[in-house]
Amino acid sequence: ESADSRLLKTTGKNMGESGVAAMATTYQKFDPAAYLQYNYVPPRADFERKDSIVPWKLACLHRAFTEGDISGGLLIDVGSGPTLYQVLSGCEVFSKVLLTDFLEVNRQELKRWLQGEGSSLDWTPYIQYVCKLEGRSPSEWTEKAARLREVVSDVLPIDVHRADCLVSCFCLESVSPDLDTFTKALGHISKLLRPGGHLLLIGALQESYYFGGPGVKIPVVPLNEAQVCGSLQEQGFTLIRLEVYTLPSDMKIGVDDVTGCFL
Ligand SMILES: C[S@@+](CC[C@H](N)C(=O)[O-])C[C@H]1O[C@@H](n2cnc3c(N)ncnc32)[C@H](O)[C@@H]1O
Ligand SMILES: O=[N+]([O-])c1ccc2c(c1)CN[C@@H](CO)C2
Repeated sequence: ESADSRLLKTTGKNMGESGVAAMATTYQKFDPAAYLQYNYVPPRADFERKDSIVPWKLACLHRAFTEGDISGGLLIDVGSGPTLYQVLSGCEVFSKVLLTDFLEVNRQELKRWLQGEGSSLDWTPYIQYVCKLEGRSPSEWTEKAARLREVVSDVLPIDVHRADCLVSCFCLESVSPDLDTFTKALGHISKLLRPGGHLLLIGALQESYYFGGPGVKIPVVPLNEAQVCGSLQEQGFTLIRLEVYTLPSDMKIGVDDVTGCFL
């Protein structure tokens, strides 16, 4: 190989590694409470609005965990952040759930809720909404909360650039500096799945940044549907279903430049 191509390859490799290291540094400023206020209160989490993105996500996750043959022993959520919504349906069909995140501040936020010590966001409306999706009375939210606390056996540290997992929401594209690194992270996840296992992936479309706290601007690799499908195919995944949500203009509230999301 010519020196130039070696240089290019080395540069390319170092760029990926230094980009990942830069992301890790940026994440040290991540503010869970602010992040929850940016993304998990109205208008993005308005349970009275049919076009609000959070109810859309909960309905997609409900369908995925009830209409398919997705159930079993262990469900792992990758890059949970300070949020629980992503396992509210899965907790009914898996006997063990692991939540994971890169940051101690996020893991502490989750543990506080799990231990009944309150949290920065009241998850009750979320639990009540998923109860309704399941045909249950919203007043059964306490039973569902108890189920979730029962099956979540741990909240563990994770780094997708060196680990594997099963369910992930808004993580891979938010922690990868470029498409190649996103695709590699997807490959790490694929190693954990048994043959025929399922990956539920929620992600942002055409997003280049989001705020993880006041002034904490975090770069995101902008992805379109074709790139997501191409990366999944490249890592050996078979696409079962792709659902896409396009944000109404009043959901664009300045905390990011996301235009839509996929599941
Ligand atoms: C945009 S937040 C997504 C949070 C949550 N899953 C949601 O749906 O809102 C991205 C998360 O990825 C985590 N993260 C950052 N670097 C990571 C890495 N290398 N491996 C795994 N997770 C990482 C951050 O701590 C943060 O909680
Ligand atoms: O509207 N939402 O429900 C919502 C929730 C979380 C996030 C977004 C949108 C868009 N930005 C990502 C970070 O890449 C985080």
